[in-house]
Amino acid sequence: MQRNGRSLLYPAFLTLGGVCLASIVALPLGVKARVAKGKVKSKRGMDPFTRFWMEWMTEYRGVVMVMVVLPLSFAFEQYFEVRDWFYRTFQVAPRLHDARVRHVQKQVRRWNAAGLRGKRTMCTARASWLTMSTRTATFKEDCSKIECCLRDILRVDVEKGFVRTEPLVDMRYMTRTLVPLGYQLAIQVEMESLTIGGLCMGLGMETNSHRFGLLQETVLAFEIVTSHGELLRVTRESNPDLFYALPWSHGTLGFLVAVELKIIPIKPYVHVRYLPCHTQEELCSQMKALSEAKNPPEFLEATVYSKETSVIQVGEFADVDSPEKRRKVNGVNHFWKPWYYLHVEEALTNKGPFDEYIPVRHYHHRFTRSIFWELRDLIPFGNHPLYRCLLGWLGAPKVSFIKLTMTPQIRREVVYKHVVQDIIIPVDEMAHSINLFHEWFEIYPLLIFPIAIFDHGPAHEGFLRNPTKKIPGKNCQMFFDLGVYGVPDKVRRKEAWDAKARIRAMEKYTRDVGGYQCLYADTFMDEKEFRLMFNHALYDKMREKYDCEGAFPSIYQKIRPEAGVLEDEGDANEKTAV
Ligand SMILES: NC(=O)C1=CN([C@@H]2O[C@H](COP(=O)(O)OP(=O)(O)OC[C@H]3O[C@@H](n4cnc5c(N)ncnc54)[C@H](OP(=O)(O)O)[C@@H]3O)[C@@H](O)[C@H]2O)C=CC1
Ligand SMILES: C=C(/C=C/[C@@H](C)[C@H]1CC[C@H]2C3=CC=C4C[C@@H](O)CC[C@]4(C)[C@H]3CC[C@]12C)C(C)C
Repeated sequence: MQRNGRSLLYPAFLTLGGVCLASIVALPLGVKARVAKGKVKSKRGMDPFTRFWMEWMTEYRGVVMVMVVLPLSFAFEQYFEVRDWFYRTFQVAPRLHDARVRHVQKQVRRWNAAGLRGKRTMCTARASWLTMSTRTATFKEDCSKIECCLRDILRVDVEKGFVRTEPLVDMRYMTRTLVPLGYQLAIQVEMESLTIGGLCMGLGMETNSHRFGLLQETVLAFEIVTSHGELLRVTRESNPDLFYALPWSHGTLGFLVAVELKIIPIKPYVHVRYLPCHTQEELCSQMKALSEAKNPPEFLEATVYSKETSVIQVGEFADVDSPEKRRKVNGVNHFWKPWYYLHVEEALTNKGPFDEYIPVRHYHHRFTRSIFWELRDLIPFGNHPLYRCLLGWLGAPKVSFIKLTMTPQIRREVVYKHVVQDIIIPVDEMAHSINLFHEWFEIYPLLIFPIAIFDHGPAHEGFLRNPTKKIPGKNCQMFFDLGVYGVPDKVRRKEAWDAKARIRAMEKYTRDVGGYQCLYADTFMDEKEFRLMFNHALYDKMREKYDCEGAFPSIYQKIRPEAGVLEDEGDANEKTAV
């Protein structure tokens, strides 16, 4: 395994792994000893052992991150590298697929036979901590959990330009399989742990969405198991109503067991040009012009470093066929390299605009090592050259393990002292929204990339409404994703900051401009507001037609504010003190 030059460091890993494992075992023993000595008193319900452990995990988050989360993430990734290689090389999955689907059908039929319709709804058995949502999915506790153990690629058809895949395949497995063949998903999403099922049943977007739209536009067929256990193949032609209702439905119309997605040919590198902008006007006019152009670039995004300054990144597929180009090759994901968003920021210094050739798989997963810019708060020394050289080879902590080791207090801090949100709004709102985000959050960088929202005609208007201001000569309107991740400056300065008021203001603004909140994030909307933001007409029709009421929760029931966490800050603080 030669990935990012890690192979040489395996002996070092084994030593460090041993030390970490010993610590993981020793720490709880230490806690036990403390409890035995009577140093930790029991308070309201939580036993002293758990309480101390929770407090420790909260207090020493950085240590937990490096000693526990990192080794676990590394081990997990190595296991799946081997497992996926085996299944890919020996073509095991296609032979197992039908049996896996029958297993899903059998569970659903058993649920029907047990008379649970209307009494206990169904959801996937995927544990909440494994998912890429910031939520804790407490609704799952009251559901019958259906195991959908389908995690392989079934067929890559380069002639017809599609891949047929099971839903638990993640983006890492996808690029591992397709890139060596000279292909990628038309919308190849960045984060390695995102799954095809989550992206198809939720939303998927990337820095070429100004060309292809959201991932849902690149789906050729869904294969789903209905609430009665029936297997359906759903295409634009065979069943357009259900086809257009499935994206964003979050598994509330059926279980996805396979999907066919469009793939596109690629070149080995992405030639990226970094264009610094020193005014907002520069950024907004260039992003609009580039994204709406007749021949737009392959990839387009911007990283905003302050109210006025940003760097636009324009990418095109390329070959590296000259010494001059070879000198400009940059494998941005090598563990010794600085975090990508800091590298991009260099365009704002004296260095000025620059360009380079990034190997295509490095480009696709360019934000993995720093989890966009979230890692600066989780491992503040993570970009230090010494850390990168000594421990960088362990890779990034996986969001799943960050969630697994999150105590209730940290979860509340993530909601009330931290922001993770993405909204999709019309491109003309770019300057206004940056100013509003500055007023509400004051968190930088911000992430921006354009997204074409397509018109599917009045009969097939899905969860996103058909656009009203189409680009002349095109069947779409240009929107953009605005992402904000991190700790607001006011919180850093220890000033009062009202999370709920700010997020609710953001949600209202998004509704008012005809935009959408990304539903992986926490929302404070009530059901009425949610139904105003998203078009439920086709979805409601399909819920009725496929007998989903009483069989699956509604989307809102899955994404609504969690009881016990997303309530008033006063209550939350009260709870924190318990
Ligand atoms: N660039 C991007 O596009 C990004 C997207 N995201 C978000 O992350 C989410 C994906 O995260 P991920 O952890 O992969 O997915 P999740 O496991 O969080 O799944 C998301 C939703 O899809 C449903 N779902 C998943 N698989 C199936 C299936 N086989 N059958 C029926 N329903 C299914 C889940 O249902 P259930 O609740 O029953 O488990 C859940 O409601 C996306 O929805 C997207 O919004 C996040 C970051 C970046
Ligand atoms: C939508 C995009 C990217 C989003 C990511 C930056 C976020 C998606 C899921 C987020 C997280 C989930 C859970 C977490 C646990 C917390 O304890 C800390 C925060 C976090 C790691 C959080 C961080 C941001 C995400 C990874 C782009 C591609 C449009």
